[in-house]
Amino acid sequence: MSDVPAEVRERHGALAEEIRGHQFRYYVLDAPTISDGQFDELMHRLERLEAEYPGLVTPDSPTQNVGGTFSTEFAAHDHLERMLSLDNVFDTEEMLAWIDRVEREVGGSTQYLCELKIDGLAVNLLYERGRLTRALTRGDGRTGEDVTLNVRTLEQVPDTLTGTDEYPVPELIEVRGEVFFRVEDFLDLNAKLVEAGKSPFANPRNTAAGSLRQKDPRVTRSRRLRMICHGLGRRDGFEPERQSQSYEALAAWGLPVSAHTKVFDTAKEVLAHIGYWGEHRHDAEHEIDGVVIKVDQVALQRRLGTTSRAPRWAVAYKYPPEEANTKLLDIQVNVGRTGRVTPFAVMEPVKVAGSTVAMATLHNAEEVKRKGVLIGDRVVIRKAGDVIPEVLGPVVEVRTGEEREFVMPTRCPECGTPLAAQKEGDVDIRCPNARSCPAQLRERLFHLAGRGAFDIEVLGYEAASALLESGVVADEGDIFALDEEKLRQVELFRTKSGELSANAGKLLANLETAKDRPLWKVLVALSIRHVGPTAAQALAREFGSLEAIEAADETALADVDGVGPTIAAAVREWFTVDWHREVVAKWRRAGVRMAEERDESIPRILEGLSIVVTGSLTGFSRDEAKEAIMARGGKAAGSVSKKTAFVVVGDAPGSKYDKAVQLKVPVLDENGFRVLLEKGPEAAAEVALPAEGEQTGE
Ligand SMILES: NC(=O)c1ccc[n+]([C@@H]2O[C@H](COP(=O)([O-])OP(=O)(O)OC[C@H]3O[C@@H](n4cnc5c(N)ncnc54)[C@H](O)[C@@H]3O)[C@@H](O)[C@H]2O)c1
Ligand SMILES: [Zn+2]
Repeated sequence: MSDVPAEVRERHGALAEEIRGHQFRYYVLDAPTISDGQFDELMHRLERLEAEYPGLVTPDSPTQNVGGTFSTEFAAHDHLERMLSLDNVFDTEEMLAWIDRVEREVGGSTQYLCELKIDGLAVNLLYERGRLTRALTRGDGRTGEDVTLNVRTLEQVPDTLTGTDEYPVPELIEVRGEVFFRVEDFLDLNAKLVEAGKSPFANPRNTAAGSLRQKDPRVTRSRRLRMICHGLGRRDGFEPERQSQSYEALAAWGLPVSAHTKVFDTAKEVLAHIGYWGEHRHDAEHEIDGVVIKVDQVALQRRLGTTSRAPRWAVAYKYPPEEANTKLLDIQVNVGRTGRVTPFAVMEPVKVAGSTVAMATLHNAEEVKRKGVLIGDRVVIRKAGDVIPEVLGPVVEVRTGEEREFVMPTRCPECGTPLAAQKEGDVDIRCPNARSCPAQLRERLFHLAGRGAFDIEVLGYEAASALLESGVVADEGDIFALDEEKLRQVELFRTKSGELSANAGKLLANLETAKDRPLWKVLVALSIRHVGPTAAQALAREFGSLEAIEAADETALADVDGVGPTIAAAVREWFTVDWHREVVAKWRRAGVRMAEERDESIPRILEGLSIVVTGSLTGFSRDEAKEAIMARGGKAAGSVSKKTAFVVVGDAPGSKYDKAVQLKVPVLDENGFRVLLEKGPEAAAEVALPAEGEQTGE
């Protein structure tokens, strides 16, 4: 002990104190000020120090104790059997080392029970003769806080256990589990708290702890707390051979257990399971921060025993944290392709889930309010897998009073036009200057150059901005009128010596090819609200030309399979705007093809007929059937009406078949459909199936 330098001893003491402070804020106040990742980092530093100077390891070091403590707000009670924490591993190597050690100690292989590690707070339920008599938080592992009244309000926790023949209710049992809050319930609750003028929580785990540890159980009752059991303490009158078996018993008694628990024989399977859940972290109803691996056989658990803070028969494989704390520097707004104005968070860059995050969308002004974040706050952000990062909530405890509320601008930051909601009651507000707002135009140009539209490689954000700034393009209508002379006026497309750059040539070549894209891509390029590739393809297939689409009325548009009333209304509305029609006219003049190529060799024997296909055919895919109809001048409609000429019925037809029978529309099977395609409607009428009503009418 004496060989620890005073300076190191002091550093160790300060670090341990800092850790205890964070533990107090986390376990007692339910209001941590740093992220779990940052806390774990402090803990690691302490462990490294103690590894270097074993003299620093004393029984009261945070490395030797179960993290929590208990507050005087609640009555204190001892657990009948200690509640422990878990040791952690962070990678495959450490995992395999743990398995090796276990197998060495038990002298052979064993079975591994793998469970999800639920990110909540631990509670201990005492059932005596089947009645819930006490519920405690983990506290320091020996003594917990009495939260019995609060736990009784949880819907999933039974007051009385039910027994079965196989699993009669034991004399006494301590059941351990995790209380948690689902993410969506957390977001809902925060919005309500903010609305009521109260402080929001920083993340779901704090919310669970804060909601359970309430002086007034009525508050707990109003919160959507959930629980999953994951262990036993003292038990009298129940001796499971395996931990997995004890979960069967818990379920039989009416307690909530996880649906994701699995037992494996080999390290390989355990690793595969860990890998699987690493990829599917968000498939469970709760947040998970890892997988817990336990030796399943209770006799072996006994043999392995425990340390002062954790069992030696279980370990937690921790995934990288998905939450981090950082400073919210500002909230700015972005103007999108359709003019929608979206506030977004600008943050001090922070590493989370493998990438650096500095921005996150806040969707709309309402959402900023619901989250209760102020500019200047420390905030908790979450980056779940491939999902875009999200601001969860503010760390209210560290506010200085310097923070300020975000005010949604009333004018477009790019063009100064007063912003407005499109319809009354819309939460989104928009810049109404659709035609020439630089932000919207830039986005539209970028969009029309995309793969799903004209596919103009050279036209990225940089080129779009350059074309707009130089004024050679006033709106997207001008894009196909670009030529060498115009591009020479754009700095980006000039070489240092004033020549046209290679990219300029490429852009012009790109534009030339783009004039010949299929009709649906032209439709996508127009940036009509709601018209994505699927709707565009349906419209193109049905109408064959932009002219026909423009001429079609709303009902005809809505009737197309894959279109519907919302898209139909958006298309009609789009064509009522003068400058929109002007864009189409300019493109047409520039030689953009705005019609499907037609196969003239097929006779148009179905001209004017509306035909509905329902169920699956063996010789045609759905699209092939539609194309065959349209190639002959017919209309492939989505719904059956009196105007429908034929309904073609394949396997497993839906309600459209019933409708046809009801409206007495002739029904064709697949053979009848072939007759229709080859010989026309008269021949088909002769092979139409007898309607059911007629058969029984005789
Ligand atoms: N941000 C902060 O200021 C701060 C402060 C203290 C602790 N913490 C965080 O708390 C954690 C460390 O604390 P800890 O000792 O409570 O525990 P832990 O999270 O490392 O693991 C032990 C706990 O896991 C829980 N658990 C969840 N699912 C389980 C399952 N299927 N089987 C068994 N147990 C399961 C149990 O309640 C158990 O007590 C770390 O993540 C740490 O970052 C953060
Ligand atoms: Zn604008």
